Amino acid sequence: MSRRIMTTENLEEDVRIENHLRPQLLEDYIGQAKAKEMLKIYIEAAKARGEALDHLLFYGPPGLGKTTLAGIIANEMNVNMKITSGPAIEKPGEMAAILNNLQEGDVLFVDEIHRLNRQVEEVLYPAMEDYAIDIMIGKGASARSIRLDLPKFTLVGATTRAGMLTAPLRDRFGVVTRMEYYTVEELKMIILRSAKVLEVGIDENGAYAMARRSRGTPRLANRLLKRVRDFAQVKYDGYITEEVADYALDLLDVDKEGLDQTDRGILLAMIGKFGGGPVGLETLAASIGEDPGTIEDVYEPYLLKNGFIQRTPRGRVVTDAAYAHLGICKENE
Ligand SMILES: Nc1ncnc2c1ncn2[C@@H]1O[C@H](COP(=O)(O)OP(=O)(O)OP(=O)(O)O)[C@@H](O)[C@H]1O
Ligand SMILES: [Mg+2]
Repeated sequence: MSRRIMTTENLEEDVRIENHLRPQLLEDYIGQAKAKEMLKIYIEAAKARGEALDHLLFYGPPGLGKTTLAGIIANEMNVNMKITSGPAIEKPGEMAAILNNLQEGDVLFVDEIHRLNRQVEEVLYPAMEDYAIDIMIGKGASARSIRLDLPKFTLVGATTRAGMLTAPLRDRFGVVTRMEYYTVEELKMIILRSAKVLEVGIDENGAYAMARRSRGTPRLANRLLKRVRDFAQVKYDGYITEEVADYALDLLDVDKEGLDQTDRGILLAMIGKFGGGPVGLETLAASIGEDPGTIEDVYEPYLLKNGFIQRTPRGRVVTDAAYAHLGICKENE
């Protein structure tokens, strides 16, 4: 049980089950009310005009349902979805080939789009704007570029770091949508829905107990459900109640606020080694042997959102709420 369970990373175990749990229709997609409302209108309008949907960018922390939403869009538009990712495409020619193979109206989903390299990204500019790519033929003095028309398609980009997108790329998206963390109520609905799909018995309180500890993230909610299901099967009669959920999650070291050992380790280091802060990201990372980028992308957003840490110009500080949650008395300055 050494592997971290509260990571929003897509673990191998998720991949198998996630496809199975993904809602297929916009109306089955829970939460993200604003994004859903907008998309519904755009989809209807594009369908009525018989056109491809405008290019869309989803940004926000991992596991909030970007890939799922892209799939739903393709499904609602009755088109196919091709999936690729920023780091997977190394050469402009590879991107050109992918684009060239699309059918009219298709959705091209590019995950981690901020990680496309510059030359590959440049292929996207005319593709997104004019549905065309420019291809160089020949070498040296006789080289010339020819323009190749593409079918009208929809690029759906996903990124955890909208700030790392270049302006020319960002500007070519017609719609930019921020994915929000889910409320406990929404997560509860997601858990109940997933339990139904997986044919796991569960009551409302059991779902609520897990929802509270899911860090606003459906991926984690589904993962906790799977883990708790195992406990329920082995230790109880397979049915998930609040008692079963609490018992399992305590054993898994996921606390009532959804924090796990690593999160608590970060807070404890900030308190124990830096007097609660302010402490710089690099210094903090070095002190607990973590990568600064990982802290910033993976751990910090949830700690910030829940008000356990704050960012100040001089660095991160631990809040009173964190002291209270950890049951530590704050020393007077
Ligand atoms: N709104 C939702 N309703 C129901 N289930 C959801 C919803 N959003 C996400 N899920 C479930 O959560 C899991 C993770 O979603 P998804 O893979 O789409 O996240 P993501 O934002 O693309 O994450 P990443 O950034 O890591 O790729 C999936 O199993 C999906 O079924
Ligand atoms: Mg994804």
